Amino acid sequence: MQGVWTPDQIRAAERSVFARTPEPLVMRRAAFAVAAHSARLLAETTGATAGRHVTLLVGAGNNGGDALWAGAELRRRGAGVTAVLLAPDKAHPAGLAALRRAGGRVVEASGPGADTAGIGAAATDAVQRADLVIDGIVGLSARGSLRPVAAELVARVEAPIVAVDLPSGVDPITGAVDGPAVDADLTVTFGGRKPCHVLGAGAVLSGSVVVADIGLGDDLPEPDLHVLEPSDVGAGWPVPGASDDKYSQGVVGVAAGSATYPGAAVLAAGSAVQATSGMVRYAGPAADVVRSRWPEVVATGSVADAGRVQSWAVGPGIGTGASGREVLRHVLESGRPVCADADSITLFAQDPTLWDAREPDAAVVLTPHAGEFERLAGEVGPDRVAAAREVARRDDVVLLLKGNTTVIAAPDGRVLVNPSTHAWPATAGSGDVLTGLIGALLATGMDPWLACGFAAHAHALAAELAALGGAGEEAGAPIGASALLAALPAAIRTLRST
Ligand SMILES: NC(=O)C1=CN([C@@H]2O[C@H](COP(=O)(O)OP(=O)(O)OC[C@H]3O[C@@H](n4cnc5c(N)ncnc54)[C@H](O)[C@@H]3O)[C@@H](O)[C@H]2O)[C@@H](O)CC1
Ligand SMILES: Nc1ncnc2c1ncn2[C@@H]1O[C@H](COP(=O)(O)OP(=O)(O)O)[C@@H](O)[C@H]1O
Ligand SMILES: [K+]
Repeated sequence: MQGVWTPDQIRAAERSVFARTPEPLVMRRAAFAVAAHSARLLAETTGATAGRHVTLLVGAGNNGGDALWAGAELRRRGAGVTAVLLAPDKAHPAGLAALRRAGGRVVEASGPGADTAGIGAAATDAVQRADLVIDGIVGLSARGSLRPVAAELVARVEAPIVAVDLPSGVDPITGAVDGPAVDADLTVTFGGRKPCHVLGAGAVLSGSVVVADIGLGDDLPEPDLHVLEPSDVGAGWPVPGASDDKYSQGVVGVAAGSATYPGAAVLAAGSAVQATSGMVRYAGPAADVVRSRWPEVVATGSVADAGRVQSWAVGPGIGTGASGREVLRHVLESGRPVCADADSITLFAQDPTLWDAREPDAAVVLTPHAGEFERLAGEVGPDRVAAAREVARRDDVVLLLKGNTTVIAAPDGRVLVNPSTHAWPATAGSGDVLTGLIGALLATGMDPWLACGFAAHAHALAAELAALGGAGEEAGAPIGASALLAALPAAIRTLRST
């Protein structure tokens, strides 16, 4: 599992480091990493570092200082380096001096010969001639999007961009963007990932992220967020052992679908069938359809006569009327862990007294999309982590907030983030597949928070594999939820092989 630390946590750790190691030395360590990764990228894209041209976009703070020191190092490696200063009076003095000593050129963003956008001729030339651009405009202390001159310069860049710490213009805490921002090929960050590298637009605009060691090590506290690695999911995915039978691995009950929406039942039950090897029971009006599509499912007409289960997946297609409410009440009273999705969420929003049916010790997972979340607790807003955390605490649930980045908050404040590099799961019925997956993992006794993380991971990978139509393809084609469902075994195999 990878950790993600907030800017405040990183700053506090930095302060402890500065007590042992002088600040300028820490900054030079950071800058050296930026230079090394920039040199590697230059060599990959142009075949060399020496003789190539690197342009630094330098803002007012230490982020600009990192860029200037990195420029000095690249100069020593034979690159031509020009710094474009966005705030000439505030550029980091030691960094600036170092770049000048190394033979770097320094120009002002709004220097002589400024065009109608306010950009000087030398700055325009430096940006357009660059083989590589280093974004040192703003870092951890960033507020808001790029200001007009910086935005205009960035818009003129055609070369690959290496962001120092984070792509400028992205909110460090939420990853949100509300105006122009840098779209980096590579981000070199220090000490640990920050939320903007895994959340929202920031996850995409960061490009690939490398974490450089600047000696924060033991000074970092428990991470604020966690990201599962494919190998974590693969190693922990429940598979049968020699002494297992169909009951020992957990039986999941699926209460989904209706005469009007039998598809939700087929998708949720099918996903539970493929997620784990134990047993799936289905209870509801779509029993015949489920049985004919998944003969291994033990199907009955109602939750009351479903038989014993170790968890319930409830909600998709059950409706928001009296019968849906009774189904939800029944599974809550069972004392088993419950994954409540879709109509269940609307039912909770309509009738909070449903919570009274819950056994206090049984975990409840809620899996809203933004619209369902709004019914529960108002608009999600730009800080999706804070929103998910608040409802998880308030309702004592594991809250999985769907979207391109899935955020999973536990009642104790732990948060898992599942950033996505694609949007193939955005198709009708794909949420029903996720519900079945979570339900099946809950039945094995897995920690509900982790179960959600595993399910979200496998779900996104299955969608990607389905869209790509097999290994080695680069361009995908749109898929439906049935194709996502069919790709689940391949996704689990892929994860278990990593
Ligand atoms: N503290 C340290 O010694 C270390 C810090 N490091 C670097 O220092 C950075 C943080 O430095 P600072 O705290 O000086 O802050 P920044 O470099 O992030 O920037 C602060 C300055 O930018 C201005 N600013 C904020 N938002 C802006 C926007 N949208 N457009 C234009 N200007 C904006 C602020 O008014 C302020 O003047 C980190 O991101 C990292 O790159 C690294 O060198 C590692 C060690
Ligand atoms: N833009 C997106 N990128 C990646 N995943 C997405 C995107 N939009 C939705 N998803 C995922 O697709 C699934 C959709 O679920 P849901 O909204 O419940 O759909 P439905 O009710 O039609 O099944 C969720 O797992 C969600 O996280
Ligand atoms: K930056």
